Amino acid sequence: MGNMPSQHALLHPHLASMPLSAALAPEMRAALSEYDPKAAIQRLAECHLEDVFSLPLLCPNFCQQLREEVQYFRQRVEGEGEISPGLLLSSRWYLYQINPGFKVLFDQLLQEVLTQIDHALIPSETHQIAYHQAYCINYEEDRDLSLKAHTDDSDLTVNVFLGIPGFEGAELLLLEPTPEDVAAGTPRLEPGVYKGGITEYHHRAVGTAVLHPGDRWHAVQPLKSGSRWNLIIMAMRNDKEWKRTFYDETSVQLEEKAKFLKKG
Ligand SMILES: O=C(O)CCC(=O)C(=O)O
Ligand SMILES: [Fe+2]
Repeated sequence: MGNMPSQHALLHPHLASMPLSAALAPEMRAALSEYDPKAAIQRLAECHLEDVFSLPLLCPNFCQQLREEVQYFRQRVEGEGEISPGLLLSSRWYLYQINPGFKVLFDQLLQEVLTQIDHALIPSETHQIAYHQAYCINYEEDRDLSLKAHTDDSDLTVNVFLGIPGFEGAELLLLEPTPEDVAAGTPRLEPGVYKGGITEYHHRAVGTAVLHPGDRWHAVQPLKSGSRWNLIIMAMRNDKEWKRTFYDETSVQLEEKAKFLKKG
């Protein structure tokens, strides 16, 4: 939120200013430098459902430092008794409150990399991804352990595993509810109640991203042990019909959105 301090000691002060190519997974860097990056991205991607893919996106070293930066921030704000607005929903930590420099790096990621991935994997989509928000989400003992079925306030969600390998449970469930399952709103996943499809995705390789449309129903199973951290990038398409607003948007971000709308 606007009243959160943005200037404070950082654990990895140079992380946000590293060149984008150094933050990318080596496999993604190689794919982008091929003669036909689109074909290379398609080869790299694994398809889980018709509109859900995974592929190596960020390098493990960058992911580890990003996670450490957020853990460091969490320790500080919790020590001071500040509560993130995201805690109302779950343990979410908005990256640009921690270091505005991440906005520059992730804008570049969106423009130079995610746009190409989007074109390669979702070729039927004509509206460019143009604008985003990013946070880290954590599941840990004595904190949030799961996430009930929901859709995201995004057009395209990019969900990157930041660690820590070895956790158990907290599988991402990609859902294909029947019309009956959603007749009363949020699908209930209890056996015997839910009739639709469930595809289980296990976050295993640090830096690997799952991409899904925001309106794909999904949920997270209860964590059994360990700690799981993910980076969530919620991207919007420039289709002049912005769905809902991200709830921690600042006036600066809203002005930026207005600029895109005028351009488009
Ligand atoms: O933790 C995950 O894998 C999914 C998180 C999620 O769905 C969300 O933050 O909206
Ligand atoms: Fe989600």
